[in-house]
Amino acid sequence: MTTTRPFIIALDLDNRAKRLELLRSFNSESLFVKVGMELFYREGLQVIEELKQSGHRIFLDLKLHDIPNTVQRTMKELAALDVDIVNVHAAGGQRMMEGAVEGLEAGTPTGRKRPVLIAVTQLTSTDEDMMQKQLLIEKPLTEVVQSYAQLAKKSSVDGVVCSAQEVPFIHDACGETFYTVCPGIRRAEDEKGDQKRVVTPQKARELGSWGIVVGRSITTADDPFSVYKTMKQQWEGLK
Ligand SMILES: O=C(O)c1cc(=O)[nH]c(=O)n1[C@@H]1O[C@H](COP(=O)(O)O)[C@@H](O)[C@H]1O
Repeated sequence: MTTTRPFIIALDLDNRAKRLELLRSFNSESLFVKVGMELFYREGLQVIEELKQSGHRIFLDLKLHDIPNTVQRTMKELAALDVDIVNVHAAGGQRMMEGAVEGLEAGTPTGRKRPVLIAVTQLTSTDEDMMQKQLLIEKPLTEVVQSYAQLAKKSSVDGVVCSAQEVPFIHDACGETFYTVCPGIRRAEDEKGDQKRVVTPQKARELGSWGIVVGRSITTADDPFSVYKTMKQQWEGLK
């Protein structure tokens, strides 16, 4: 992937008109956007085509988590869409992640680079208490995230989705070139909502995150473009 340290905007909006209005407010700037389940299930393949034609790069966030055969075959289909990043849940295990890589490689048309594949470790809406009491995982959260990252690397996956809080531990275990894409990004004054492991753009950069994902801080703002510009400058260390 040619993009260095992307700032990814999650297009989580509940109708097409709002999505178009948001994108219009960015004044034709070329963006890196995330198409999540809400948008993809509403607008389908057409939205991928539209966003590509407008020159945006795309993280297609469908978080595949199924038996290895199904994930492999589905990734083969997604590889044909010409998106930049796709993802799976690391909890699907090594064979499922290997299958995802194989499917992507098989489905990428000749002459095109295959999409980057990243694996979700523990959702940023999870904290250690929830992990222990609800998911019955007894180990410290950082250790679990680090171990999922190692499994993803062993499965030839390109990187992980994690909180920026865990990035140094992932670099220790998997090296600095292993991609870390970090949601749960908020400015100090923002509402956390359902996010538990929250980090500011500046801190995410200091911790060495490769990319960040920002949704509601921008999508619910009165002036989304101005919030985007400020947060992007903070992420780039300019503010
Ligand atoms: O895979 C993701 O993108 C993801 C993983 C994760 O652990 N946490 C997480 O918040 N996300 C996504 O990142 C976005 C964060 O949105 P906000 O909390 O509104 O900034 C949402 O679209 C989530 O689906």
